Amino acid sequence: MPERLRIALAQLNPVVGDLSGNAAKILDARAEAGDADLVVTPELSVSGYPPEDLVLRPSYVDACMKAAAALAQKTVDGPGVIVGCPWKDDGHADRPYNAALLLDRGKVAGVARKVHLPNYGPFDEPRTFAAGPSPQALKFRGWQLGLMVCEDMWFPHVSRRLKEAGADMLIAPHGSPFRRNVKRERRDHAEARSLETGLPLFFVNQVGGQDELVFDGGSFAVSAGRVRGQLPLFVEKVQGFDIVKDDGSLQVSRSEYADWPEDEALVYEAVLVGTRDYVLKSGFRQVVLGLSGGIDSALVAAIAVDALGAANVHCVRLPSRYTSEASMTDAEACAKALGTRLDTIPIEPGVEAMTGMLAGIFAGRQPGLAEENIQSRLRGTALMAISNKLGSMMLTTGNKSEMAVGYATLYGDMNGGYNPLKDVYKVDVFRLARWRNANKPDWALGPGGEVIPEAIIAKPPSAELREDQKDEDSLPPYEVLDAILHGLVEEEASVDAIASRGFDEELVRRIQTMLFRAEYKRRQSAPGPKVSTRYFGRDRRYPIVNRFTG
Ligand SMILES: Nc1ncnc2c1ncn2[C@@H]1O[C@H](COP(=O)(O)OP(=O)(O)OC[C@H]2O[C@@H]([n+]3cccc(C(=O)O)c3)[C@H](O)[C@@H]2O)[C@@H](O)[C@H]1O
Ligand SMILES: Nc1ncnc2c1ncn2[C@@H]1O[C@H](COP(=O)(O)OP(=O)(O)OP(=O)(O)O)[C@@H](O)[C@H]1O
Ligand SMILES: NC(=O)CC[C@H](N)C(=O)O
Repeated sequence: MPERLRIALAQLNPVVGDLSGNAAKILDARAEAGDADLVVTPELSVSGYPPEDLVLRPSYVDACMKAAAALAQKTVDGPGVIVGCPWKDDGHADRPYNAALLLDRGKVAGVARKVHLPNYGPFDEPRTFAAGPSPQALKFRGWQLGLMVCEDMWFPHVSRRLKEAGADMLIAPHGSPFRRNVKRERRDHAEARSLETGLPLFFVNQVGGQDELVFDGGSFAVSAGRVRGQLPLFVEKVQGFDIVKDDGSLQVSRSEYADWPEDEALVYEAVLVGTRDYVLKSGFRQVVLGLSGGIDSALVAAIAVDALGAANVHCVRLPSRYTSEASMTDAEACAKALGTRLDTIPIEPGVEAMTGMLAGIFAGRQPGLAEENIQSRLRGTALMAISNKLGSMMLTTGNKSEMAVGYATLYGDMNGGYNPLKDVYKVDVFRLARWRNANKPDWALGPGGEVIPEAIIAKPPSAELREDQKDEDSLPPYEVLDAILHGLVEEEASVDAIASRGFDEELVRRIQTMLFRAEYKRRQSAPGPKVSTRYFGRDRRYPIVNRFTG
């Protein structure tokens, strides 16, 4: 075994299906790695993760394997590279493997097939991939590499098997999506695998947004149970680590250690990256949104400006007869602080036209929800018309509390292509707004300072769809609502169990009824970035028709 090996961890932001773009990224990272012997890229870095049912298309798998073979030909000199790629062995008729390939000296020098295919939470890999056989270590320039693809790091037997097979180190390419408190989960597994085997371990994660998932990077190396360096969160980076032989055992020398941000920063950055990558990777540059003077749309505007730059964010005020003067001035102050374009389109002519059109059918009935929702729908229609005409994607703003209880109008304020706050409870909307007024991520494109005027944060939330309406007329205070929802959604706790925490049982039951009933709305809602352990997407698959109330 040589005395020293330099490994570069390359946390990259691939685009699913952009095989040539992803290959170019991998080659750029290899060039940046300089004198490294080996460059490690994330899970399925050639195809982008997760490729979902694209893997069921033989043409996709063939194209990925061809792209990997072409990459291998570029490794005649210089560092070897580990890339992730769907892989079919010759004569293998079943689904492909989710594989990590060692590319070296101009060829595919080794294949490691993922053994544990996750199918919980957002994952569904057994649907598209075949599970790999018992793993083997791969020979690389006098070393033995123990490759474990993502979920394989979550169980002790893959690393144990690799150690028995003679591995000198464990290398774990990941497509591990962000969720709160994920750091501890990853560290616990990585440290345990390293301690159980006595081998150094390298964790390499993807960064960037892919539909509803956000990958945070945060790649790191562990040796003798200690973290020896950590890459930053949410940004692409290539960082080198040296493995040296010391008294017969292998040690990883210390490398740069990026801080792990506080909770508000993590959630804000996750939502920002999810929104930016969804918009840009979908081929848009600009967004449009209704800026009401309330906190949800103000926070979405700030996130959009940080993600895309003020010049690419178009805010529109759409006042009705119920819109207060304060809402108008607060929205204006917010757009000014963020530096965005602000237009004003009163919806009153539309309201009159619609009520006139419906007068015959509505005759003899009291005004109510239908008239309230017409206002929301007119705003949704106007904003989609602007999106069609100017080519900007419409952002929608309903937070997780509203999405949970159905407090939003279908085909109205639920219109839009992406919802940055879909997985953020209202209490956290307030925390994030305060955090953003006091902080700005270094790489965010927006201005610093107070971008969400304090008046917007301080006032009671209102949909302003009728005279003097406040959210708390029909919903409990958000602290109470969100605590109950956390129990129902994140914990799957029963009504009784939540009531025993000190909440009124009838209230908990009412919230559960609203939650179950609103499933039909959520199924028609825009996607948004997952930040919790249970987002309203593939993490929580409830039936729409459901009479269970227990
Ligand atoms: N199971 C089911 N499957 C399919 N469709 C179903 C359905 N149940 C009802 N529907 C349909 O859905 C309609 C009811 O939904 P929808 O028209 O949206 O109306 P709805 O949910 O009745 O009212 C909207 C609620 O959201 C509140 N809101 C609106 C706008 C903004 C905000 C805010 O503060 O952010 C709050 C508003 O105050 C009101 O409480 C029914 O008339 C029916 O057409
Ligand atoms: N007067 C308005 N002008 C522009 N957009 C509006 C207006 N009223 C509502 N909207 C749009 O509809 C969304 C839902 O707004 P609404 O005021 O009903 O409830 P909200 O959830 O409290 O949101 P916000 O805190 O942004 O007001 C807003 O976030 C905004 O995008
Ligand atoms: N892609 C994967 O296999 C991810 C699963 C893993 N448990 C994680 O969330 O990090």
